[in-house]
Amino acid sequence: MKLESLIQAIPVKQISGNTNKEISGLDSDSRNIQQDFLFVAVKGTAVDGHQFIDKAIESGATAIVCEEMPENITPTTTYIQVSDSKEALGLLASKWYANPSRQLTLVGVTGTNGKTTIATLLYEMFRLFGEKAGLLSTVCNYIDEKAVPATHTTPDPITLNKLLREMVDAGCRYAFMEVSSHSADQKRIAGLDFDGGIFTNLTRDHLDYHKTVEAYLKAKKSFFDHLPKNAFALTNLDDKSGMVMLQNTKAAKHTYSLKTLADYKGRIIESRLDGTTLEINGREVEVQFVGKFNAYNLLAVYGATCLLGENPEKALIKLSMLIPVAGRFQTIHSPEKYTVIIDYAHTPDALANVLGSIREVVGKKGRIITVVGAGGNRDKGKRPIMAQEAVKISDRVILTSDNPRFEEPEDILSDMRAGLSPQQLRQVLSISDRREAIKTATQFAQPGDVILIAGKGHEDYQEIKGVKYHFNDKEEVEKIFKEYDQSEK
Ligand SMILES: CC(=O)N[C@H]1[C@@H](OP(=O)(O)OP(=O)(O)OC[C@H]2O[C@@H](n3ccc(=O)[nH]c3=O)[C@H](O)[C@@H]2O)O[C@H](CO)[C@@H](O)[C@@H]1O[C@H](C)C(=O)N[C@@H](C)C(=O)N[C@H](CCC(=O)O)C(=O)O
Ligand SMILES: Nc1ncnc2c1ncn2[C@@H]1O[C@H](COP(=O)(O)OP(=O)(O)OP(=O)(O)O)[C@@H](O)[C@H]1O
Ligand SMILES: N[C@H](CCC[C@H](N)C(=O)O)C(=O)O
Ligand SMILES: [Mg+2]
Repeated sequence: MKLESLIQAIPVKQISGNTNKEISGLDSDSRNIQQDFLFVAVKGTAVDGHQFIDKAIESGATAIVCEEMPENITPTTTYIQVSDSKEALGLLASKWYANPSRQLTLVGVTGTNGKTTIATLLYEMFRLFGEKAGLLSTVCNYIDEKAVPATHTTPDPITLNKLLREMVDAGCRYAFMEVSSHSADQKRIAGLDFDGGIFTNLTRDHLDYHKTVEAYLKAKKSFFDHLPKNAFALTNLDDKSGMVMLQNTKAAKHTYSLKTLADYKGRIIESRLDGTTLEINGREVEVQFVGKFNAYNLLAVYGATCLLGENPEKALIKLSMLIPVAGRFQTIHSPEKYTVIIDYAHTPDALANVLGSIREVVGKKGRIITVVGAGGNRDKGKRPIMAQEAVKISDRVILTSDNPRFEEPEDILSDMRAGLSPQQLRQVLSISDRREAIKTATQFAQPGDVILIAGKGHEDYQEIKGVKYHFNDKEEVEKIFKEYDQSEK
């Protein structure tokens, strides 16, 4: 593509050099630059990309987009100065891939918890309607049926637009994506043409990155602030940040709630370990999901499906056909008649919700044994609160390792234990080896009990000192059940 055509997508402050040249690709990482590439210098969280301008030119870059003009200018290179190169990167990536988001009905989901669940269920829902769709999520990306491994919840703008382009080329009409707070803050979504936005909830998370809850809220809100007039903005009326999100949006405002009058009003009629009977806008529906938080997720899915023009009656029928997403309240029944639930709850709020939902169903008939840890090199403040939430509702808690990353597992465990009183500590075991911790929980369990294994959900690795070792909670449980089966024979 011609450079002069490419940069029509961005607000330019100043240009030095010739724009009548052919560009063969673009990247914001100097290590990926090839001959005739455009390099976008971005100020990151660890380093300033402006440092790598010379390196990019050495690797073949013939054009540079930057916020500050370098002191030494190479005569054959074109420099384009902008006020915000993160935003420019998003806009350029969209233009490079011929604005695929404009050819798709694109819906973004943001909030602390529930993004993967809602985005995945919307993808499944529209496939049940016979549509071709794409999905960008924490667990996996999909181009129609083709799985593309995910590295981020929301990919960088180049990967993102490339995937959207592949969706268009594969004949997809719809795309559903998670919008993480990091991606909104880093403007990875700049330039995307959204047709709808969904807000789930806001509780503490990622404070290691955003520093304050206000900054975290602002990042999420910026997604709605940028939605166009013809899009819908669907929010959770029962979350205290629900209406704040929509304060400055131009999009059409819609609401869902389990508590008050809303466009999509739900009520839980009965909760069981194998599903829930729900009432939505006066109609009853059986769903294969457990817990109040999933009732919220399903209301959002139903609401968005209707807002995208599908028939409400048919949407309700399809809602009852949907099944849980990998590692999100996934239940496995043991040969010894207890239940194991694998869930990705890795925040205090998610843990409280999951445990609350389990207690609602189990009552006093069974005990709850919780296996949980907290990730290393991430928000430390959540550790003691997570331990507290686990102990509050469980009968027994086994604290264990999650992804320790570069921290010592024992240090993380002691941060968690610091949230507990001496009396609470009596119902808690600390077993840093996650495999051992899971095994111990199964040894405690009696018929009717529920074991919750929280924090890693679908993850198939444990990250220790920079190395990802294969590890999957569900596989570990299945191995134990198999051993039990064999010892019975
Ligand atoms: C903290 C964070 O979010 N970092 C993201 C960010 O990188 P950064 O700002 O740290 O980049 P940097 O290392 O400071 O470098 C600045 C610039 O210099 C460039 N550079 C750097 C080195 C070099 O030799 N040459 C060069 O050109 C880099 O390519 C970059 O453009 O921008 C990169 C490109 O988009 C992301 O890949 C990277 O994600 C890192 C790997 C990450 O782990 N992010 C996590 C925290 C994240 O984004 N998580 C959310 C989900 C959270 C959730 O809700 O659960 C997600 O959306 O996945
Ligand atoms: N609507 C909800 N409200 C509160 N908790 C929820 C909700 N939906 C899911 N959860 C809990 O949060 C966990 C993560 O759910 P999910 O993966 O859908 O969220 P996410 O927003 O994509 O998370 P991440 O930011 O880590 O990608 C689930 O395993 C469950 O415990
Ligand atoms: N996207 C989340 C995932 C955390 C999952 C947990 N298993 C951990 O490793 O901390 C984060 O980056 O905080
Ligand atoms: Mg997610």
